[in-house]
Amino acid sequence: MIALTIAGSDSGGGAGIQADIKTFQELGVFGTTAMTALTAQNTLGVHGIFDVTPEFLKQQIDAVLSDIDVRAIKTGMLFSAELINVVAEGMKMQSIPLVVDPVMIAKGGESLLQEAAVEALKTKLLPITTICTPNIPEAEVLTGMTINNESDIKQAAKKILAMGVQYVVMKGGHLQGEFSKDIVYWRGGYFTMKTPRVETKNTHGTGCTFSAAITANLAKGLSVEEAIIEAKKFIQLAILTPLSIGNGHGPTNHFAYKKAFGQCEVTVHES
Ligand SMILES: Nc1ncnc2c1ncn2[C@@H]1O[C@H](COP(=O)(O)OP(=O)(O)O)[C@@H](O)[C@H]1O
Ligand SMILES: Cc1ncc(COP(=O)(O)O)c(N)n1
Repeated sequence: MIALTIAGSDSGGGAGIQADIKTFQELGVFGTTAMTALTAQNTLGVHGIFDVTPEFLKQQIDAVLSDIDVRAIKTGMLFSAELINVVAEGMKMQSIPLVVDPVMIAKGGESLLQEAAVEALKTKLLPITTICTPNIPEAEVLTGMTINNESDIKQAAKKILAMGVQYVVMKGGHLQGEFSKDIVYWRGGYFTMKTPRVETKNTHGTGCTFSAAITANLAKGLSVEEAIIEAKKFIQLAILTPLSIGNGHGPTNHFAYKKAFGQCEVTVHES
């Protein structure tokens, strides 16, 4: 079972490629990587970005896919339109399930995607995406809408599906309320997943970890629905038992899922 992550490096270890590989490993999946950018980053913020050339990103993707039997792919920080074009071209050549976490802004507020790259994301990558996992601010940028309530979330999801995505997971981490609720839409319906919201400042890399868990579960052969629900358990347990690292938004705990296996309930409502 092998997965590929195409994303940026987080020197602080809580998000990006590092979060992805830790998550793959915990779920028993062998991780391969294609790095889009290095970030000088810690729990307090992003201090610098050094992106790779489009040619070198292509070389990494080609090297992995020409030799290794990858069963699922995810993208994280893609940074520029040029890098997105390379990823989209590379993905067109194969039919491996693709999870796109449309990373735009780090928790500290720094931009991880150039403004000019949003159009490439929408027109080149989303049409070939199996599962897209926007948080609310990302869904607002993708759709040009303001999202305030569940009816807005549904409308935004429809717009994102119309861009060619097969499933969209609208993540509710940025909303308020007793539960952290994510809603999964596809053309035929939707289901909601609820877990108790955890009061914590340690949410660095939650989106990366969640989408990496979905990808690992797909690589293991789970159905799309099972892959997403199991990933919700993984991220809930990781948020519930944070690691005390750094002085800012600390990382989640990737070790928690295996230790507490079977101890997390996700309430699922099908529609
Ligand atoms: N405080 C929290 N308590 C429980 N779950 C959370 C919390 N914050 C985020 N999540 C969950 O973590 C996952 C990632 O969501 P989110 O934090 O919105 O993504 P991002 O890192 O892209 O901003 C989602 O499943 C969301 O519901
Ligand atoms: C390299 C990299 N990729 C992604 C994120 C987003 O993670 P978060 O939204 O939790 O800050 C990040 N901070 N750094």
